[in-house]
Amino acid sequence: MIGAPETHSLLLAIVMICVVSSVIWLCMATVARIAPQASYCVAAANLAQAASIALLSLSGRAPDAWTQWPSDMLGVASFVLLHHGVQRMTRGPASWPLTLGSLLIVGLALAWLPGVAQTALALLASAGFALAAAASLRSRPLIRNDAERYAFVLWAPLLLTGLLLALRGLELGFFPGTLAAVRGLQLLDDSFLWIAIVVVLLQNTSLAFLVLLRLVLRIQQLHESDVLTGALNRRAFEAALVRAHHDARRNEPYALVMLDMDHFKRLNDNLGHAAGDAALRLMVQAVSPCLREVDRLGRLGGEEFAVLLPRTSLAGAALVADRMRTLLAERAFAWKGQAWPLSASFGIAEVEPGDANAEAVLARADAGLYLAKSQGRNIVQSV
Ligand SMILES: Nc1nc2c(ncn2[C@@H]2O[C@H](COP(=O)(O)OP(=O)(O)OP(=O)(O)O)[C@@H](O)[C@H]2O)c(=O)[nH]1
Repeated sequence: MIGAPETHSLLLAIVMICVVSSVIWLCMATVARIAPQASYCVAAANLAQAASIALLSLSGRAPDAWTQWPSDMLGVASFVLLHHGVQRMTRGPASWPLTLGSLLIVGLALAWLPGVAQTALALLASAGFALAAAASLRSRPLIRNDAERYAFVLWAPLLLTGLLLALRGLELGFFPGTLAAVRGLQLLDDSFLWIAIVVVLLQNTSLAFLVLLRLVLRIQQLHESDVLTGALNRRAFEAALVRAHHDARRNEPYALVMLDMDHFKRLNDNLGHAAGDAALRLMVQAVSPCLREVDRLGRLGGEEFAVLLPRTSLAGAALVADRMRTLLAERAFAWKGQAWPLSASFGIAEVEPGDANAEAVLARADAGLYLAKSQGRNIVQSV
């Protein structure tokens, strides 16, 4: 009961946790400038939650119009803000229609279920589930490749939050005995408040984890990529190659493509170094659409690049390389109004049973590239 001292303490604890969390997220946004837009959203979500709970605690002492309804609306607003925050964190496009649509659909679905109360609180609880579930699913794409195993740690708390809220909504809907209490103070029983504390803490820790993960992935990306072109740098490419060679022993073959821009020195000498840099960037852009998610493009140095194609044969590598060659040759490049034709030569190789290490495969692809250069350039060759 609201009158019980423990209930008051629990309510106060939830409000305090929300307010402190909000201040921390605001500091993240303003002082540390970490994911500012997302952090502002989560700060606002916490404030809305604090205000919602604070208003709910005034139930019975003021008219419903001043407490229950604003409280419900602030609760819904906090979930919308939370969902939007996760969207910003995962750099997904802000999809208000999706957010509001999920609110509406679940609310209506709940209203249609037999015996389910059409109360704002049931809507709030189910909307919370829809939004928390949607937020948890949206956060998954952030975790890719090596980080895949951490995905569960991230989205499970959000999903749990949603499930707890959904249970609350269903309980209210399917057990009409509790409905009399929906708009009354009995709603605030201590077990519900303890769950609310856990939920608020889970929400904030999982979102903090999401931000941390985003930072780590960004640092990792900076550490592994070539500043000019965005391809993998030599160290990261070689590491991926060593892993692929290791996997080849488990019957997972791979192929390599080496590519080198033709007459690049001439381009540099005629149009300048900045034009050369732009041409390198354009080459990476031009060939990237040929690659799958699992393929790795790396810059070995200068104008020389290599592509690692897991689970690919020599014939497959020849197809990919020829497509890259065609796409690059078709791309128009101009610098300060002067057009300049771009092309590249390609060497390909696949791993063979006798290859002691990845360098042996790389050396064969390099020999193919040398052959392509000596045979007139703008072609694909293997040895
Ligand atoms: N703009 C620019 N030029 C670079 C970069 N790294 C290397 N180079 C230049 O790339 C050129 C490489 O020239 P070469 O190795 O002679 O090759 P090429 O002129 O492309 O001749 P082929 O490969 O035989 O067709 C040199 O002029 C380097 O200065 C870079 O990051 N940016």
